Amino acid sequence: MNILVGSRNPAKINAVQAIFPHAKIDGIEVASQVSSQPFSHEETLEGAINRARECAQTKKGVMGIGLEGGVTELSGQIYLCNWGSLVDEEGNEFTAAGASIPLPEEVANGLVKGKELGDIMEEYTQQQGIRKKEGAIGVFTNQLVDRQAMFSHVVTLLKGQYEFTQKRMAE
Ligand SMILES: O=P(O)(O)OP(=O)(O)OP(=O)(O)OC[C@H]1O[C@@H](n2cnc3c(O)ncnc32)[C@H](O)[C@@H]1O
Repeated sequence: MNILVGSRNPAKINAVQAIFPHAKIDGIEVASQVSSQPFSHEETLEGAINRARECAQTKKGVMGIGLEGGVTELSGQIYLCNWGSLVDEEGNEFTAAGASIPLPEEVANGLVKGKELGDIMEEYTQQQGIRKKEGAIGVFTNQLVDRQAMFSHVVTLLKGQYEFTQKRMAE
């Protein structure tokens, strides 16, 4: 099985490798075609789908996976939101959402002012490249769920739906 992941972010590529251990996996740069800081479930989902579609269209016989991180406003708070999309070799599309937790007010304030979460988290933690490592979800869950683990769950949900469809078609 050949899988193209629409990102070079190791947190995303390693999540796919963990769930598809026997697949040949490559990460490629694609256009999410949404803003660099998606600000709703819809926009984050759209980014994931666009990434997966572009990957699947790059080569025949490959599966495309897109993973997108964003934020969304809910009941007066800003939440992390995460989405994934899988487009299989036949063009069937699957989607799944990831974990969502509220962000502290000081982080949310920066987002409302138009800053990107990745930049805010670097300032907040005084560390570089947080989005490629534990991510905001790792920081604010005391490292119990890091970005790779969170995206691994999304990829598991995608793989499960794909396998269910394959099984049904074989019956
Ligand atoms: O290289 P790509 O695949 O684009 O990975 P990314 O982390 O930069 O991009 P995403 O599209 O997943 O996320 C959109 C923005 O939100 C930021 N972001 C999302 N989730 C995050 C997290 O858990 N921790 C830190 N930054 C996050 C990220 O840095 C981007 O600015």
